[in-house]
Amino acid sequence: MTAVLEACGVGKHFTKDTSRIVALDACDLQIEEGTFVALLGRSGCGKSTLLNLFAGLSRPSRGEVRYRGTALGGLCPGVGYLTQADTLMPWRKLLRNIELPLELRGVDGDRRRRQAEDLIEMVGLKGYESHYPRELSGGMRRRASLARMLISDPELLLLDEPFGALDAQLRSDMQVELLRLWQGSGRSVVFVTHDIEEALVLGDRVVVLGQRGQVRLDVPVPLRRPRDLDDVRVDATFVELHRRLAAALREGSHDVVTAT
Ligand SMILES: Nc1ncnc2c1ncn2[C@@H]1O[C@H](COP(=O)(O)OP(=O)(O)OP(=O)(O)O)[C@@H](O)[C@H]1O
Repeated sequence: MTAVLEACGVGKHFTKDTSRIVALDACDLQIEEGTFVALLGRSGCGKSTLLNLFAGLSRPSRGEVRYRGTALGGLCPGVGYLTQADTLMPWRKLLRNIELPLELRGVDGDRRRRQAEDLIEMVGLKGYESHYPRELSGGMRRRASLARMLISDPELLLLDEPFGALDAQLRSDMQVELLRLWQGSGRSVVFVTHDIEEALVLGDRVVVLGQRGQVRLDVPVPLRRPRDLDDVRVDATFVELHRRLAAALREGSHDVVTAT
């Protein structure tokens, strides 16, 4: 299978005052075209740093990120990136925030409004079109950001804990919607989560990163779709994978982190 994105021996360090922080060290990871890869890892292990590199928002200090086999020199083409930070424009109402990417491309008003309204409905925000971001809850803003990202119809989705702030029911609804958008679309998804069950419900593959982005475990998820959490929770394969992923996460937290 063709890799749409690859981290090849990627290192990334930051300088803060006089210290050097190593966020990633010799990270190797391939994202195959059309697959849904769930990325798990303890806080601070470098997941967001890796997504920033995949998106082309920052450059590796060592190694390279490849897009379709070629070193990425700028922004990654066709990418939709949902960062952890809230990037909605505070002065634009919800509908106008979601329309923005199409407005920037010069899409006519009626067409972009129709698409924005469909996505607003999809993320469960119908009725809030004229609210400003400050008038929405954290979870609603997150869903609005997801809708704004999807309106560009990206071929590659980088999602950094997109559903972390949602209640259990909404989270499950959004997971179903995301899978509906993804399945059969040919899109590739890299989905960062702290939740093992979420990773197993969504992923074709689950990757556990240890400290500094070292891959600790990389396993395919051979569970048939659709996967209803209540049903798969008792599946022996799910239970065994859950156990292995939890162990890899625990192991990852024991890695020694030292600045070099
Ligand atoms: N711009 C920066 N300047 C300095 N250090 C940074 C910067 N960005 C990230 N780091 C450091 O790099 C390491 C990895 O951070 P990163 O945000 O990638 O972790 P993460 O796995 O996404 O964490 P979380 O799950 O908590 O979001 C951390 O030690 C963090 O403090």
